[in-house]
Amino acid sequence: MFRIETFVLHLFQKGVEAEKRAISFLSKLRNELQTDKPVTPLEDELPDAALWNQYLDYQRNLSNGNGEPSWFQSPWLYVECYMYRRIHAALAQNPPIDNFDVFKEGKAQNFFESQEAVIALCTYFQELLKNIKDLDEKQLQEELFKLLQVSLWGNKCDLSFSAGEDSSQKSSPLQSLESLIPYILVNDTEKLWSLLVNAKKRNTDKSNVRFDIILDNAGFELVSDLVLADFLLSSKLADEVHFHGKSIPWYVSDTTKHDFNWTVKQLQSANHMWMSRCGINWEGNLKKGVWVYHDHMFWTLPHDFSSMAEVAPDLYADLQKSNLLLFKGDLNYRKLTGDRKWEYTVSFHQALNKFHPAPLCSLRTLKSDTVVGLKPGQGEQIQASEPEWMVSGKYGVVQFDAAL
Ligand SMILES: O=P(O)(O)OC[C@@]1(O)O[C@H](CO)[C@@H](O)[C@@H]1O
Ligand SMILES: [Mn+2]
Repeated sequence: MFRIETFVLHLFQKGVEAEKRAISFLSKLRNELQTDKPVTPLEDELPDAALWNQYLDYQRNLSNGNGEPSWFQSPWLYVECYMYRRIHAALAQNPPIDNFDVFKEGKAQNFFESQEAVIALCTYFQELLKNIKDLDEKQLQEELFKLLQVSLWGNKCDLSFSAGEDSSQKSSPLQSLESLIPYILVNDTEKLWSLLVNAKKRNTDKSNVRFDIILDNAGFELVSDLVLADFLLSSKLADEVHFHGKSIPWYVSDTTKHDFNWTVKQLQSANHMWMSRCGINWEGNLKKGVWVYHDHMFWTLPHDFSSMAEVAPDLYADLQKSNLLLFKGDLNYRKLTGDRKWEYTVSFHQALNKFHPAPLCSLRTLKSDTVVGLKPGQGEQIQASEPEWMVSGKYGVVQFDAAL
């Protein structure tokens, strides 16, 4: 006879066994990492495993007989991505916890702790929407610049950088913009504006103007990106916005489909008029198909973006349909520039190493030691007084590349 108690007990036991297996997998991973063991091929059957193993072979060839790729010897970008992929495997192979996101709680907490900043931003934005039709070009441009900066500085709220500690947005995101302008080392916002205005003029009765955001962190940063996306549609600078998130939990705070939908729902059901107005509009945009969410496994592979055309031609072809690609965050910047130790004055275009599906722009606060496109002496001057300038998250870039 079927008894619900027996069924629940069975499920509970299955869950406990799966947890034990996942914990033992994670302890093994920690031990390999701490003792600089060689990087091993992935043994799971997830769809990207073969690509990871090919990439390991590529790293082996690079090391040219100088030992196996290992945790302390191999490029940081590679082993860090590999670590997140192994954490994923620990859970994904163990039903019933195979869909569990170990970082979910931290992301939710970051969102709730940024509540006041979210309210301030949504309120500002809903006020702006009231008379957006009456704004002239100059005023629209000013508003775009503000929201781009909010989205840029929103990138400070990153949980892998703060090692899981609180990194929420506490102060009002709009008030401090003016005082932060000197910290934008490369500011190509004017170029973005020209591109958007010209795209709109050229496309008046032809195809849609499409804007893509390659998302980074959930929490306040995601809300700032959604507000920017809403502004682009509401101002008619764009007709559709495509978002690209991660298909597995990644770098602690990166946005997955679940985080994306959860965030829209949270705003919708918030006990604050302007927050919920935003959430309702955003849900409507998704339903109408003027906002589209995508994920692709390429974003959670270790490859530089310069190999996208070869490794993920379908994604590359999709990005080619865009009028402008906005890459959020530090990890995307590292992958755009191949995470090399470039001279600061090398051009962004050169560092992209032929990656150019469409005009693109990076909005990123500096949290790792790669930066290009600076003026001669600019980096050295900051370095002299602030040795931590490249990794503190205090500086940012709005860096654009249009050349084909
Ligand atoms: O891409 P994001 O969210 O802006 O930054 C992610 C990041 O903080 O994680 C790594 C540290 O773990 C850094 O290299 C990198 O800057
Ligand atoms: Mn991130």
